[in-house]
Amino acid sequence: MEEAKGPKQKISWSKRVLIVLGFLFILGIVALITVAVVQNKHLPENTKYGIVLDAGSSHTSVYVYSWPAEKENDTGIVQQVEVCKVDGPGISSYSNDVEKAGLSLQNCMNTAKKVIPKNKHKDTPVYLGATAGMRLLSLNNSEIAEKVLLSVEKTLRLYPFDFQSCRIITGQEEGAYGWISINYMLGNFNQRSSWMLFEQASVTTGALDLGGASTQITFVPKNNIDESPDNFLLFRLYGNTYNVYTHSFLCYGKDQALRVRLASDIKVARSTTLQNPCFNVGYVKNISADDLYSSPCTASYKLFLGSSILVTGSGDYQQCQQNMQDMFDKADCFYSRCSFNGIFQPELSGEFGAFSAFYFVMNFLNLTSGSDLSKMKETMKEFCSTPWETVKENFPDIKEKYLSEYCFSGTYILTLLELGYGFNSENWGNLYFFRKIKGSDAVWTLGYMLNLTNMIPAELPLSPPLSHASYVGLMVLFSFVSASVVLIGWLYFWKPRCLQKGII
Ligand SMILES: Nc1ccn([C@@H]2O[C@H](COP(=O)(O)OP(=O)(O)OP(=O)(O)O)[C@@H](O)[C@H]2O)c(=O)n1
Ligand SMILES: [Ca+2]
Repeated sequence: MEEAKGPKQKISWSKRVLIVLGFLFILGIVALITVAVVQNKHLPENTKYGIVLDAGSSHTSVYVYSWPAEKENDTGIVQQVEVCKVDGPGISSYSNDVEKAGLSLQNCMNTAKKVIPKNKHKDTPVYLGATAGMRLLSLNNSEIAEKVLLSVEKTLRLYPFDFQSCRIITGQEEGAYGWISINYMLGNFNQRSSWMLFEQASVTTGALDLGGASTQITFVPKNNIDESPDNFLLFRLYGNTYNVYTHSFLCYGKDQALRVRLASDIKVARSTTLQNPCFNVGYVKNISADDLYSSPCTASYKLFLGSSILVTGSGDYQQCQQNMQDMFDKADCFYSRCSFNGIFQPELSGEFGAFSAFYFVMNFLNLTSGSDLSKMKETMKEFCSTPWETVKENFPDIKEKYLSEYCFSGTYILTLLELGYGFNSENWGNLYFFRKIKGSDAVWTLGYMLNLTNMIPAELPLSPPLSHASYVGLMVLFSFVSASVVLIGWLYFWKPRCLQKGII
């Protein structure tokens, strides 16, 4: 039996168009999402590299930095990927055999060659900055200093990198680049400067660097000061203006300070045997007078040339500190305030990061965190009065050269900070001793490279570009929102109207 057929239902032309359009729309959305998801591949990051050699008075370190090329002007993106400590002394110690200064760098430069991918070698800039050891050599004999620099330049040019420069940096540069380095690493330049109409520089951390031959203090003072313009540098970084105070004290690094101390004591004692309260009891050391007076820091004390001087420790921290006070002349100051030796210094302000030898010594004394001034004094008293034999037994793994000098060094740091710069029990808590920040060493080299490669813009970029992932995410989200709006519109607005008019 044949089933009775009803009248054939005719689909109106407008309904057909709407179905086709709806189908195409859904297809379009699916295609968009597919493309967005499938294409969400990370572009291979274009990494750049840079090498800076810190040719210090006591040793040279080679730092390798890297950063993604696309984010060159962001803050905090340059990372230290390698540090190589050069064997042997600083380059200034090769004045009698200048060729060896260059040769000494080879091992670490080979390490840099291994760390940096081969295809990046020729685009990797190399800078060498020499600090106080070379400043002193240059004062003693500028021709030899020049020869040492030529020797290291010759070696650096043998490598496949992009050699840029090799020079002695000034004490001001050393201070300022140290300050830029630590504030960059701490992310202090990230903060926006302007709040409504008032422009306010973001808060920065002061920098205290103690080397073997010089020491630097750098910070942004509370008020604008028009005294001693030579001590100020004006920086415009990421849209902020910083009026930075900096001073470098040549001969106040801890090795030269010890030489000055000994030379001065010998002059008073007028003897080739010296009892020194800054060494532990039982410690005995022979030093050559010629070597002691070879530095411009001690040249004016010359005595007993050709002889050997016998130093024995008496381990008395208070006596040691008393003796050192004459290295910090607080009497003559022609400014409203001074640190010492007639050098202007504004009132200390904000937090300070103390690194390099400040850290080495304070770390040994277990005083890097949560310590106060009175605890430091107690620790020094106890450590200095410990007999040398006991010190050696207690710290068998520490190099004798370092170990023997910690009583002097700790006392010197205490005196420099308290008597020299004016830290006291109230603001001691603002002092932080550190070696590294977020994996990179606290050292002036990073700031030096950032400056020479123009990586710190004066103004903040107007709008930071979206990352690839955010771009794709936003596209998908936008597609969903558009699709939902059209669907809701169709269901609640057009469809009832069409039904009403009999279009569908
Ligand atoms: N573990 C360590 C390493 C180094 N030192 C001492 O720290 C001083 C060197 O500090 P550094 O910052 O490396 O000085 P340089 O950069 O070589 O000197 P400058 O900056 O003055 O040129 C030296 O007295 C060295 O004996 C230390 O006491 N303990
Ligand atoms: Ca240094």
